[in-house]
Amino acid sequence: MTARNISRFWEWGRKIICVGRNYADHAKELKNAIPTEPVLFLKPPSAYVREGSPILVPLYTSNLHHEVELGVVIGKGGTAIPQSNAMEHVAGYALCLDMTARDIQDECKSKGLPWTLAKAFNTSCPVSEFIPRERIPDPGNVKLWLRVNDQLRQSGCTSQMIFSIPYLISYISDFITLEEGDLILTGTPKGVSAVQEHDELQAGIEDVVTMSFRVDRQD
Ligand SMILES: O=C(O)/C=C/C(=O)CC(=O)C(=O)O
Ligand SMILES: [Mg+2]
Repeated sequence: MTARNISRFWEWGRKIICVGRNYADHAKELKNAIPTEPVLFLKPPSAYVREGSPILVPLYTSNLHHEVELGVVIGKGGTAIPQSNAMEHVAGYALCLDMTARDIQDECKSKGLPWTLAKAFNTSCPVSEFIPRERIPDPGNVKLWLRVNDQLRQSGCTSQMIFSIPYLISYISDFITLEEGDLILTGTPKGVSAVQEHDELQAGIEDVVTMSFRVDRQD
């Protein structure tokens, strides 16, 4: 058996843990209260999609949104990880999109139902190449951007996050054991908006990585 390589973490079949409402400007644009503790939800590993393959619009949505986010790749698992050691558990990072069927999410919210179909469908988690931790010495201060058909829609900085990466790792690991190869999506800044079939999405972490995805309708 060949050894698994963390730089292909998306092939490992591990959890994707997402943090919501972690930027005040995004919480406000969706008319949500500023959270006092992290809001968590999950995506399955089948949500991953890589450059070269399209983001597929599920047949049941007419309002698919992009959310650009910094992803944290876990290199060492743990439970109840103290904040002071949290960064020792990070192998690296990835630029990620948390694709969201906003109309379905709104419907689920109004009925008090979980967001699974809004957030966890196939291709709902486009990811960049793996970024080793040394390439981002201060993950609490990186600039993220996203363009649709060359128009800037999102531009933010991880310094605006309400809950820091060490806090999130510690908080999550109190409830959900973190494993090597897990990915944490740390939330999106403001500017989320709808995408359509044939749109071209480009996103980046300033001075570190860029990625592009085409949007297609599901057959
Ligand atoms: O509560 C809502 O209306 C929407 C929440 C989200 O989609 C949260 C995120 O995924 C995020 O903030 O990144
Ligand atoms: Mg999100």
